Amino acid sequence: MQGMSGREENILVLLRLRPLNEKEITVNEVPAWECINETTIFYRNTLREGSTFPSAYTFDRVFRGDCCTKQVYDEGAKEIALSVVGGINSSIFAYGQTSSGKTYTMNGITEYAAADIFDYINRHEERAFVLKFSAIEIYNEIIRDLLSSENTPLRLRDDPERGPILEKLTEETLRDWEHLKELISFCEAQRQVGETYLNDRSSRSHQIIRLTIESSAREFLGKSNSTTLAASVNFVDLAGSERASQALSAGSRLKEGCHINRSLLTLSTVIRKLSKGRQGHINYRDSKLTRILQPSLGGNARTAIICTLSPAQTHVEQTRNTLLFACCAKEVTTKAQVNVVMSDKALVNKLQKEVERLESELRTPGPPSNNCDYASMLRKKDLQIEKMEKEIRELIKERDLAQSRVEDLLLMVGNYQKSGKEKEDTWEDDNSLSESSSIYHSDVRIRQFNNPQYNEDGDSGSTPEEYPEEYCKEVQCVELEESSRDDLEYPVPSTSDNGVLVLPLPGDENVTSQEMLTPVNEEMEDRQFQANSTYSVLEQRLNDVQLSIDSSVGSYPDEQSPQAISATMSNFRNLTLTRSWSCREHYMTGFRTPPNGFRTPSTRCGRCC
Ligand SMILES: Nc1ncnc2c1ncn2[C@@H]1O[C@H](COP(=O)(O)OP(=O)(O)OP(=O)(O)O)[C@@H](O)[C@H]1O
Repeated sequence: MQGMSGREENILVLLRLRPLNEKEITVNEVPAWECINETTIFYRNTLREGSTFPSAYTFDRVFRGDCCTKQVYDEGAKEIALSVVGGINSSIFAYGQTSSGKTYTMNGITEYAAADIFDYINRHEERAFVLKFSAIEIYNEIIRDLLSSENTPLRLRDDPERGPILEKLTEETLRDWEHLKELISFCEAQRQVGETYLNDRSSRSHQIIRLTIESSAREFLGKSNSTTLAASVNFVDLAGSERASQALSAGSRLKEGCHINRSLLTLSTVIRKLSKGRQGHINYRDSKLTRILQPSLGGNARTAIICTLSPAQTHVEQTRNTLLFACCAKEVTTKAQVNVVMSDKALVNKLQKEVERLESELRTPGPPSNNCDYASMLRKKDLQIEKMEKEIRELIKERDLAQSRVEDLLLMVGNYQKSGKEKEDTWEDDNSLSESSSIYHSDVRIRQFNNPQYNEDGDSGSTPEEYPEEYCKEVQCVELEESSRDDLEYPVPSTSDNGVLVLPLPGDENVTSQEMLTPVNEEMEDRQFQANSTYSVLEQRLNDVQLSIDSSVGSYPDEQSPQAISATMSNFRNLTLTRSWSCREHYMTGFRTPPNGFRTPSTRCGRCC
C-alpha cells in the first residue's frame, strides 16, 4: 500500500452536552454547564464556588443538550468520517464519563456515516466499491471479535506497513443497508453491557466498529494500471470512566471499572504527551486500546473526538477531567494520507520493470559515482594533454624555423664579413627561401657561413652538393625532460647597443661581437631582431605549455585508475627532454644550409620532439 503524503491537521474536538436525565432531574439537579456559543462551554457556578478552574472552554464545536445527533454528525463528524471514501483512514471517538451519552451519540454517528457512505457509493457508478464491516470490543484488556460467537480472544500484532493487525478478525462484505443494520444489531447483542447505578445499560467495554472501503475505477478494472483506494473508518465507543463510589459498583463491575479507568488513563497520557509534541516515548503499548488506536492518534488518519458531558453539578469533577482531556486532544496533530493499493497486475508489472532494471545494471556494472567522476576527469585531462602536445610540436617547429632563420642570418653576416667590399657571392640558393617565412624577402641571398670550425681549410668555394654530410645540420635534438629544463636557457643571439649582432660561440664565450661580426645593414638587423624575438617568444610559450602539462598531470587524484595514469605518464614521458646528437634536422637536404659553428641547444629534432 502506498501513501500519498498529506497535510498535518489537528484532531477535531467536538463537545456534546446532554440534557439532564430523569434521575438527575429527580434529585433537583440544575445544569451547571451551558454552551454560550457554537464553540464555547461555560461553567455557571465558578463565582459562587470561587473555583480556580477556568470557567470557559473553547473547542472546534460545542453542541447543546437540545442538539440532535444528526446535527452533531452533520456539523461535526461528517467531514472526517467521509474522508474514507477518498482513501483516507479516519476515526470518530466518543469520550466521556459513564452515562454522559457516548453510546447514544456513536450509534447515531455510525448510522449516519454509513448511510452517507452508501449514498456516495450509489452516486459514483464509475467506480467499483467493496464495503467491509468488522467490529471488536476490548473487555478487561481482552480483544473480542463481535462478529464471532466464539469467545476466543483476538491476537494483536504489529505490521511494519499496515500498523496494528488483529489476527483472524471476521470481516463481512456488506451487501446492502439491511445487511449493515443486521450486523450492527448482532454486535450490540454481543457487547458487554452491565447495569450500574449511573447507567442501566452501561457499556463495560470499548467498542470499535470498522468500515473498510475499497474502490477502483471501473474502466481500469482488470488492467495493469488499475489501482485501488482503500481506507477504513473507525467508530469508537469508549467505555466511560467511573468512580466506584458513584457507580456503586462491586464485584465484576468493579473489576471492569478498574480496567476501563486504567485504559482510559493510558489514552489520556498518550493524548497529553502527543499534545506536547512527539518528542520522547509515547506509551501506546500500555493498553490494547491505545495500540489499536495508534494510527488514529498520532498517525496517518483524520480524527474527531466527541467528548460527551453530563450537565449535572454532581459530575462536575468528571466533566472537568473530560474537558482537560479535550483540551489536550485539540493540540494533537495527525498527518492524513491517501492510501493507494496497486492491483496484482500493476504490482507484478512494477516488480517486473524493477527486475529488468536491476538485471541491466548487473550486466553493465557502472563504476561507483566517484570513479565515474575520475574517469571523466581523466578523459578531460587526456584531451588537454593531447592538445598541449600538439601545441608543443607546432611550437617546436616554429622555434626550429626561427632558429634556422637566425642561423641563416648569421650565415649572411659571416658572408658579408668574409666577402668584405667585394660583395662577391660564393653561393646562393634560392631554395633556401622556400622555407623562409615572410620575414625574408625574396631578394635576400644566403651566403656561406664563415666559421673555421666547419671550414678549417678555408674552402669557401665548396658547395653543399659537394659535401652533403658536412652540410647536414647536426643539431642538438632536445627532448622535453623536466631534469634538463635548465638546458632551455641557452644563449641566444642578441643585438648590441651599437647595432651589431652578438653571438656567443662555444669555447670562446668572451669573443665580442666586434671580433666576430661586422656591422650589417639595418634591414639585416631588423630581421635578426625579429627572428630572435620570435625565437624567445616561442621558447617562453613552450615552457608555459610544459608547465601547464606538469600541473595538469600533478592535479590528478591519487585514486586514478592505474591504466589511465600510466597512459598519461607515458604520453608525458615522450615529452621528456633528453639530448640526442643522432637526429638530423629534417630539412637538411631541402634547405641547403652550411653547418653552423655553434651548438644551438634549443634546436630540436622535428621527428622525435
Ligand atoms: N444527548 C442525549 N439526549 C437524550 N438522551 C441522552 C443523550 N445522551 C445520552 N442520553 C441518554 O442517557 C443515557 C446514557 O447514555 P449512554 O448509555 O449513551 O451513556 P454512555 O456514556 O454510553 O454510558 P456508559 O459509559 O456507561 O456506557 C441513555 O439512556 C441515553 O438514552
